[in-house]
Amino acid sequence: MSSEKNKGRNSKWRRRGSPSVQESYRHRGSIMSQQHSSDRGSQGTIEDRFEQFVQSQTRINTQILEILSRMTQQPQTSPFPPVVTPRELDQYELFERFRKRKPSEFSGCGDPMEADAWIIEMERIFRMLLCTSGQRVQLVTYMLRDAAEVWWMTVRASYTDMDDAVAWETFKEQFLHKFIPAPVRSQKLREFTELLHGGMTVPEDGPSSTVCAHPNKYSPTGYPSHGQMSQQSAVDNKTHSQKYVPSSIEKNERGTQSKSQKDAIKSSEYSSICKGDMSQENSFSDACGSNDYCISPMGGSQHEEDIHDNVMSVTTLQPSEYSHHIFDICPVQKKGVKLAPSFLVKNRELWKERAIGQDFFELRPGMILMKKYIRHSDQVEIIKKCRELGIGSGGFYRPGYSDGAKLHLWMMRLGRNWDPKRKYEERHSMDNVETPVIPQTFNKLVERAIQDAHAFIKKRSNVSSVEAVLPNMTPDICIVNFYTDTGKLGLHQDRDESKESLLKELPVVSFSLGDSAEFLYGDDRDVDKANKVILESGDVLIFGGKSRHIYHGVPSICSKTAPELLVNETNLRPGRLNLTFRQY
Ligand SMILES: O=C(O)CCC(=O)C(=O)O
Ligand SMILES: [Fe+2]
Repeated sequence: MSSEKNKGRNSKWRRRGSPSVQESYRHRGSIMSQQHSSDRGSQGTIEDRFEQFVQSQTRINTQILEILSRMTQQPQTSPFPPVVTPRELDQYELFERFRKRKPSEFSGCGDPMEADAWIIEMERIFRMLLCTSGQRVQLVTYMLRDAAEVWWMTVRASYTDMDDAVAWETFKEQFLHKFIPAPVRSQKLREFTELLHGGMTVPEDGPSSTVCAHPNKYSPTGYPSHGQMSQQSAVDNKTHSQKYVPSSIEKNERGTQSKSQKDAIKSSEYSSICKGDMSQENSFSDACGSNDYCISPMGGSQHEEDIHDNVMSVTTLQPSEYSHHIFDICPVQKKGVKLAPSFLVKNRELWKERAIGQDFFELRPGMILMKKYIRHSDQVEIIKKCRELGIGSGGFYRPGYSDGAKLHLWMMRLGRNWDPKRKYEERHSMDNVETPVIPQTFNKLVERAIQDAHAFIKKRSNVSSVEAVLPNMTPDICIVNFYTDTGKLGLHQDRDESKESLLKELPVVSFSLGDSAEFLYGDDRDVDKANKVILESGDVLIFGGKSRHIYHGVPSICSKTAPELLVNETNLRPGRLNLTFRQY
């Protein structure tokens, strides 16, 4: 029967499990034949017509199926892949998709190598999202918290005019440079160099399966991550702009750790004071020895809260002053909302500052105290600038001595590096971090302060040469100290500048900001014989000429004495900021 033939022909179009077209018509036919079962006399004719009908329908269906088949087969036979235009996601949609992948937050307050891992995680998410380089930056910065958020606030402005194409790469580079401190890089470098010297090599064209625990794992961040090290960086020590880095070692090929590896791992155990572990940092010794900066004469060991309060992130990679801290002198307020001071309060405070006036005092020959000399707006600018530089690389740290004793203050060097052990040098010797330059505006203020001091000396004593009393100087070094409530500094002389500078008795110019401090000065290191003045926010103290070699120090900070307006505008943390300018 032709219906049987059709059944065979159609079977190739039939999808498994679904009835053939003909089968369905047959079924329909049986219903129809039931419907017409009463019309027995004309059954043959009806059946013939039905058969014709079925055949014509089957032909039509076959043709339709053939057309459909050709249509569905076309993409496979076409030499060109189908063009898919992805729909551009709007910002909200993009963010939702990003969030659905549960990206981790990053606080910058833990193991530095978390920064590397975090960037890897973010890039893994981006492989699934269709977004531009600029959008990547927007998305990831939403996940920054604490120190990392603070850092982003300071660098964010530089992204506004940035070419979208480079935003992500720039972000990555800056981020990793910030959160993988130079000492960690140096440490990784040392580990790697040791391993190279230990006879292990990395082939030029990539990672070696003999030296890599994870032979296929490249760091997209360009930083050596947990157990990764840049081969190139081992050679030229220019680590952070490098892009693809072969993995290095946690275990050697036999799966055991060599001594140097064990040491390296041991020394990379970071303790985070954020999390309350102060074991490494807490080794304060008040033994004075010959250290000029030693705290001992004014006694006391630093309170634990003092450290606690001020550390945002600490690594104790080395028990040295180069351990990386992020110390923010103006931390972002989290709790509560601080109301801006009313105009009245503002004017009253500004008026008060002006009313106190610029009172100058000659404390000794060549030692001039200029009360409230720095204007409020300049104080704000200085604090903001110090804050910005202070959270960057080469920013605030806790200086200390080889025996582990630490100064009771946070320090940052501008222009030239200085530390209690190594004295002056061009750069931070351990980590190759460039010392920030002294901002121009600071130097201008110093210049003006010396001129005004000269005018004051002239008017007061009518000397023929003011410079003989107080020599002029052009600062190329600025030591920035931040004292918390419990901060202090022992009696000392500033005598590490060049012989020439010391011989010429070029002055030290000191700016005080924030809380007031007791300041002692005298001819020797005897606290009882020393004179005392209170240095307040905005005061400038100059000591040069015959006073250049005085012993001086800060026995205590007067808490809650900072001008309210200044704290309001800068969010300066409780404590005192001091800048001393010198010419090397
Ligand atoms: O904080 C001060 O007023 C003095 C700082 C000081 O003497 C120094 O940094 O050498
Ligand atoms: Fe000093």
